[in-house]
Amino acid sequence: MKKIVLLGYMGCGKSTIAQNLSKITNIPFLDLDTCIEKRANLSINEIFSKHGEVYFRKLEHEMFVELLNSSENNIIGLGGGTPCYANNHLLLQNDDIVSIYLKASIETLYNRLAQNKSKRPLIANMEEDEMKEFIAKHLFDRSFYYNHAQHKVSVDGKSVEETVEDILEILA
Ligand SMILES: Nc1ncnc2c1ncn2[C@@H]1O[C@H](COP(=O)(O)OP(=O)(O)O)[C@@H](O)[C@H]1O
Ligand SMILES: O=C(O)C1=C[C@@H](OP(=O)(O)O)[C@@H](O)[C@H](O)C1
Ligand SMILES: [Mg+2]
Repeated sequence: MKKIVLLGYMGCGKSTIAQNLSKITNIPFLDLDTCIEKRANLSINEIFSKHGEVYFRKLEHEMFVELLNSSENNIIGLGGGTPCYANNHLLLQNDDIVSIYLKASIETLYNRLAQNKSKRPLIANMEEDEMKEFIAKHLFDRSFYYNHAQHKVSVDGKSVEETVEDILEILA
């Protein structure tokens, strides 16, 4: 069985969907951010504030490679920036994984992130109107990397269950 890798912008639902997909398939789930936090013994916010983003991206790359190289079967929820640094996007095309881009519109992302930004250092201190513009530009810049995924699932207007169903169809 291949590892299943979920990617996409902050708030698209990688962590939520990975967890729910794991319950249905009984395939264990790993969240890359949680693995990094455990390894560093610091929260994502603390890693950014104490060591900076460049250091975080180094840990993120190392952890991503380590998870891909492990022999265990699992569902891996990436961080929103994972595919966009250290040539991680090229790893999304490996034959021994299934990579899925959870594609969300600016509107969906904004609505979710506006209520949920404190643990996301890139947007934690932004005012709401600044955040909408930031998401629009950032998503545009990052789409090139996200589009290296082998599959794409649109999540707009879908419940968690409906998105999980779409992923199960890809895996069937
Ligand atoms: N249909 C949905 N699918 C996924 N997440 C949803 C949905 N509706 C609301 N949410 C909420 O949006 C947020 C998505 O955050 P999260 O799963 O952490 O995304 P990511 O890991 O991609 O940043 C969660 O708070 C989740 O409860
Ligand atoms: O988009 C990004 O660069 C980031 C996304 C976050 O993960 P989520 O996408 O799960 O919020 C986390 O890795 C870190 O805050 C940086
Ligand atoms: Mg997440």
